[in-house]
Amino acid sequence: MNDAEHVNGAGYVTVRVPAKVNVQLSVGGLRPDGFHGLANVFLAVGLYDEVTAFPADGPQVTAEGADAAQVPLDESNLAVRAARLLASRHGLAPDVRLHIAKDIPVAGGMAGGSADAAGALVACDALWGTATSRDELLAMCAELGSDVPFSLVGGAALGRGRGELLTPLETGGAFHWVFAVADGGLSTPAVYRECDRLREAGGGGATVEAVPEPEASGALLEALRGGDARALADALSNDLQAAAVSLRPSLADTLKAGEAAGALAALVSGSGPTCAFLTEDAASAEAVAATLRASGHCRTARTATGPAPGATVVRQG
Ligand SMILES: C[C@](O)(CO)[C@H](O)COP(=O)(O)OP(=O)(O)OC[C@H]1O[C@@H](n2ccc(N)nc2=O)[C@H](O)[C@@H]1O
Ligand SMILES: Nc1ncnc2c1ncn2[C@@H]1O[C@H](COP(=O)(O)OP(=O)(O)OP(=O)(O)O)[C@@H](O)[C@H]1O
Repeated sequence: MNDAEHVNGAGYVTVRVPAKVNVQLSVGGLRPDGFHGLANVFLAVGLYDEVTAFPADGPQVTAEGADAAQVPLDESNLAVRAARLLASRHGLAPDVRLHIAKDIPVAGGMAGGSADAAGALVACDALWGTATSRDELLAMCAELGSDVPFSLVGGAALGRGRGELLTPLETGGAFHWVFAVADGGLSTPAVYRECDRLREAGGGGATVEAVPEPEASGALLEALRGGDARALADALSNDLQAAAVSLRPSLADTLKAGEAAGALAALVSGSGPTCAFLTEDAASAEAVAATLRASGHCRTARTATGPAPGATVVRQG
């Protein structure tokens, strides 16, 4: 890093980035590029990772938090890949140490790695004083992964294409959630493959390439707009749920346990194995979480509300 960059940039920058739950995840056909077309309705929820960028010879990465041991600290870390991508776009060396305070379950279907990638882009952009436009940041996010653009913008959004083409959605209030965190993760590509396998096995000769183009549900968008938890509960759907349960059959019991504990509805979060429970209000969320923790059906249960803001600088100095 040269002196001019030190003058323009900051000493350190911390960015807070939310997890997500997919309130609708409709999976279309397998595309020639290996991705599936989606109608993916994202809701950001208030479980956060914090990514801090410090000036250093780099890139380097460190992690803290209960799940830190599962975070890769090499070039495969999505935050490192994000820092390298931003640096190369601006012709800079990727001189940064990234510290990830991890609170989003790893490989849990809540876009934790994607959150760290979006956080690293925003933190490095501020640290290096590179003033990248929002559109350029979004394009870099899409290069890094299908969920990364949503981690940048937060709130609620419909993701088309492979999930990276976002349209922001209006929400009429806060929704109260419980997340049952499982022991061990599930691999996202393996869950998509299982979804295709189940479709080919049960589809009467249908091929996974010929699945109709998925559409966002009008009832679901209306429930989000109205802030109506009961209507949202009736409209929740996840086409990857059967595949996640097929790979991890115990999830069926976790989903039932949360419903029996008083949740309005239960579904697998994205590719799982985290299970998400929508509740009527904050008190009901705490009660469902306590019952789930005591049930032995999950490693822990967390409460959070959504929508939550996207990647945001929370400290710098
Ligand atoms: C399950 C979700 O989390 C729902 O939001 C996302 O679709 C996954 O997004 P992600 O983790 O950012 O996934 P990526 O890193 O883009 O892709 C990982 C792998 O998941 C599969 N994949 C992902 C997105 C998509 N629309 N179709 C896919 O089939 C592909 O095998 C791909 O190689
Ligand atoms: N910064 C990171 N944090 C966590 N995992 C990371 C990170 N960078 C790379 N990975 C790798 O990505 C894998 C998936 O982790 P991640 O927590 O993003 O899963 P996920 O929440 O299921 O993702 P999604 O919901 O976007 O499909 C991990 O097993 C890990 O090997």
